[in-house]
Amino acid sequence: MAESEDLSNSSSNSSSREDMHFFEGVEKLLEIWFEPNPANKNADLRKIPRPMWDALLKTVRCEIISFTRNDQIDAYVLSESSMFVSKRRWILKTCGTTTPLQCFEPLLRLASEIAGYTEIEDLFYSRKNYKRPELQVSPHRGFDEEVAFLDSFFEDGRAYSLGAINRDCWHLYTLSRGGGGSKILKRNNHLHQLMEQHHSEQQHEAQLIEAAMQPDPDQTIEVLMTDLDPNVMAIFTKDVCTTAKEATQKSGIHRLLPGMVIDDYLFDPCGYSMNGISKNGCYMTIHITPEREFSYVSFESNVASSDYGELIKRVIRTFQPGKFIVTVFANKTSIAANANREIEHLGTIDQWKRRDIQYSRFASYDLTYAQYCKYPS
Ligand SMILES: C[S@+](CC[C@H](N)C(=O)[O-])C[C@H]1O[C@@H](n2cnc3c(N)ncnc32)[C@H](O)[C@@H]1O
Repeated sequence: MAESEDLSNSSSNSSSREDMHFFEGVEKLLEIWFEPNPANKNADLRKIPRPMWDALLKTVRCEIISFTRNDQIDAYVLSESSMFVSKRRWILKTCGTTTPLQCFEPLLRLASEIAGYTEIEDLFYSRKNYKRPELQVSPHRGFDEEVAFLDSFFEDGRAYSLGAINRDCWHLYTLSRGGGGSKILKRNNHLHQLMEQHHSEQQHEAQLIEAAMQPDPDQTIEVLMTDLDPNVMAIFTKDVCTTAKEATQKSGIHRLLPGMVIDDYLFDPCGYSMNGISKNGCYMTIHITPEREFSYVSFESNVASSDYGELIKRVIRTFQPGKFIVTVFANKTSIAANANREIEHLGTIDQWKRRDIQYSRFASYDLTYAQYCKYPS
């Protein structure tokens, strides 16, 4: 599958492109939920010690640069984006030419041997189309390759591409089977044995518990923005701000979701990352590549809302993108369960006009995808 940004307005050719400074802001987002382990009530991903995360992230080609935590969630700012670790949910979001799928096998090993989890309940791997896919390394050189890699672990993973696949689009690989755990394929023999070892005796008990329980409410919103206002992007450079805190305040990021404890980082000479966490286990994360030729900002949060329109408005008024994609995942017990209808009514938001909208129903989540452009552009 061919994959690149719409270059119809660009005058660049391949030789001048090679000389150009470039950073791929677009992140790869991997979210894994482990199934509660009835035989080990103390199972917890936060038992995995820091040196093991450091080693795991080496395989991804990034490192931890800052850390904050509360009773619910450990939040790491990385040299290339963020990692969030909760009791049974693990989120890794990395940009540049990182290789998050390379840490999949070591992660499952740590989850089993240290944290006490033997089954994956659900998995989501997603990303926007890269601006320069030819710079990525295996297994991230295209969505086909990423899907083939994940398919070597799962017999029932499903891959989707939403939006205009010759322009701005968004790829997703998910299990989303509505519980029951995942079958790690036998061809990953060692891993298969490890995950299956404790499985059969726990399976029956887990099924009984599952039947009696409704899922906890869960939702995730992402706003992925490109072609941003250079005056806003200037805030995220050392020319304009000397500290990350100054950039957070000046831009208004601290007002997007009040009440979050913020851990922010300003790169030299430019670039910005932040994690915000709240006591109830909610998180937000923002990453900014301000360079004019390839500006990119991502906003993500699992905060629950029945009015994401207001939040989207605050985000796009803050960053002033030329174009953006919104994705909302919500399960049936979430107050955001009607997000698809809400976003359907948002044909225009201020000067942004919707160009695409798609709605997908999965076993455990509903997903809404929409893409907007500023007009007149
Ligand atoms: C890690 S940050 C934010 C990444 C995020 N995915 C995004 O673009 O929204 C990337 C920005 O920081 C800049 N930067 C400066 N030093 C960096 C470093 N050591 N590692 C990664 N990015 C750095 C890059 O040029 C880019 O503008």
